[in-house]
Amino acid sequence: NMRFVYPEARRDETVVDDYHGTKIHDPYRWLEDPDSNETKEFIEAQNKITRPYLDACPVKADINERLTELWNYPKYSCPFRRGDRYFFFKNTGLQNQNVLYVQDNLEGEPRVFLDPNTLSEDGTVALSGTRFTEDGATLAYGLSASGSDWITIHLKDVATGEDYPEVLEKVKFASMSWTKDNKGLFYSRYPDATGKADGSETEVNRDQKLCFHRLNTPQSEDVVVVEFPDEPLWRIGAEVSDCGRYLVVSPVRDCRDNLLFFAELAKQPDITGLLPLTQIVHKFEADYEYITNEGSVCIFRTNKNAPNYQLIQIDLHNPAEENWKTLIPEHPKDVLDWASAVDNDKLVIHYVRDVKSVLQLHSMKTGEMIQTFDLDVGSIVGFSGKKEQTEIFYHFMSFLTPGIIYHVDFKKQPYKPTVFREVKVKDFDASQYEAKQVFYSSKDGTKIPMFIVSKKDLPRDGSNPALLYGYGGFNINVQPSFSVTRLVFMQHFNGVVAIPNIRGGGEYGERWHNAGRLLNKQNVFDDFQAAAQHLVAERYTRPALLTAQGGSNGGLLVAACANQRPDLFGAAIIQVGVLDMLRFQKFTIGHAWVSDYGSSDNKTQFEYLLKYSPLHNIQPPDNAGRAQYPATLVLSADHDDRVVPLHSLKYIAALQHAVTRAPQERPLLARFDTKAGHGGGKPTAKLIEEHTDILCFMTQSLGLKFVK
Ligand SMILES: O=C(NCC(=O)N1CCC[C@H]1C(=O)O)OCc1ccccc1
Repeated sequence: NMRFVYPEARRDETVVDDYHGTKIHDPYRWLEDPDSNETKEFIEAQNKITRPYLDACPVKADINERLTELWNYPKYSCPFRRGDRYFFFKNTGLQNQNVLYVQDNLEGEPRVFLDPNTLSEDGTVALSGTRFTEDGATLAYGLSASGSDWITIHLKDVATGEDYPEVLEKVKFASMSWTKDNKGLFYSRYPDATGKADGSETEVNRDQKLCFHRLNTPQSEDVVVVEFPDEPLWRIGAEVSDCGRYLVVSPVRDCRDNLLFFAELAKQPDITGLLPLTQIVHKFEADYEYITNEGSVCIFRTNKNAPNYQLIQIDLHNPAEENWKTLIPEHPKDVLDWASAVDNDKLVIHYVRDVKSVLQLHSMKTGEMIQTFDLDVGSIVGFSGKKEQTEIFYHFMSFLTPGIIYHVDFKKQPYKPTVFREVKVKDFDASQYEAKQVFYSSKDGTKIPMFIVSKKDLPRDGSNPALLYGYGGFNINVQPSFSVTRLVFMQHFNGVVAIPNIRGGGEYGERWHNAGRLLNKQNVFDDFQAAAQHLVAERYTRPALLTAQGGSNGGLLVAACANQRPDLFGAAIIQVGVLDMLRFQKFTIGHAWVSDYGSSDNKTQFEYLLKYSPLHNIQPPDNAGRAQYPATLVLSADHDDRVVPLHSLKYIAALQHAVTRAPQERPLLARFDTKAGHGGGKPTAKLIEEHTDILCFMTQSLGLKFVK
């Protein structure tokens, strides 16, 4: 007997695609049109059954109150020096958007410099990207509305706070970089669109160009300086070198590997057209990231011949690969995650060692390590410093540490970090909790690290609810971080939070990423399922109390695992998931994801994708032993132009259809937000609403008890 009467979604059986000879039906193709009345009615019908279910949660007010109380702590970024001023971001606690402050020195009285909260009533306009000129006199800043990837670039006179008249439009995935004379800005933009381009459209992003903007002129006078007209899907990254003489251009076609070109700006006093480029990397086979340069010798971070990444030197006057030199060779185990020049002749290097942060100081000249900056177990989540500056700040966080900002002044020997700012969360006593790292075996025997965080001394009798969070792709590292929502789950539900560092991520370098992508993608799902089995075997929890949670590529992970092993999970939270693996490349920036997923345009990859695509592998529970689905909550929003909401719409329609007349007791619901997107820039009010709903869904569907 079904407790839910799900909305009937029309099935158009006439839509059949032929993939290399295989016919695939796509009955909910009509849900790919975000503007049709039928789609809007479908969304309304879904929210109409989801909202009452969530609001019926008897402890919704308690959850919302506790989330709000715990969330309400001051959050700061590292201070960063631009020109002769310091800037930092601060949120007093519940402000929808962080505020940019300025001060004349570190002890000076901070003043509000840019408050995005004044730009919209509901906090849905967010700051997205800031770049100060070398002299700190001008700020280029991006604004994004309703969570879209589209930004408009604005230019502000720092001394007066006044904006220049021009606004740069049609910008997305833009690198912004000023010339050292503080007069010109390189930025990447897309051509003027025919239809709407507010983030609710699904059109493919193509034909990005690198443009040059002269301050205080209209955008119409901007000049295209780099384009690859034969490669419409490439995105063009660009960075003016620290010395100002070079523009380093790095085109990328998907989500890994880039080419390298450079232009000599000194020879282009007046930029009026395409820049003459010298190509130094000719093949897409590795990542190359500009760090700094000394004269014509540039330092790059690369995984070329170094899956754990290394620093190399390329002399732009002699750029052939046989002349490249290794400055810091790859470490056999630790991943070189980022590097930053400081104090003219030093490099700060961040390593990831068994998913934990290591911070070191190296000589820029020899690469030799000078010293380590001691850290607790946790993550560096922020950093500020520049080559010509003599100080750095870095921001440390962990599961039980909300935030500590350290300062190192290189004018004093020995170089010793001091605590610049430590953040406390009201009535949060870290000593009541424990965070540990375990290693468990996946299906193929691979050892997978997993963080497990909970109250101390919880019974190990399978009686605790658990939250299993994963991502598993795109070379992304899931390092420890502080989360109020997880704290509420641990404190008031005796919840166990488990975060496995499954393959596809970058925690162990490119090998780990490669082991979880393309035709190895099933390893990611196996790792996640093995994590669930480990939690059950070690009696942290039991399947009926286990929630799987993931977003975007992590939403794919959860949906694929719910299809493959519905018996392992009591609930599944699928946020802005990639769920139609045969069509993802057809919308906005989806084509960039082929480096992890492959594409249904390729026969071998199509056959592999078809095996795990969430939309194409839904099987109803039956009375012959196939378990019912976990209670499922799918979440998306109308301005998600990273992972367009059609993935979630088609998936929930197919899932609800599949269980008609099947023994599915647990709810299969969807929550579609408005004036919201993929997640970036989401206002605090919407975040707290969403997290309240997620915890309510878990409480309702798993029958959890809220303990005060
Ligand atoms: O598409 C991605 N990244 C991958 C991404 O967002 N993915 C990959 C899969 C779904 C989704 C996610 O997991 O968030 O980034 C586009 C981009 C942003 C900035 C600069 C250049 C290009």
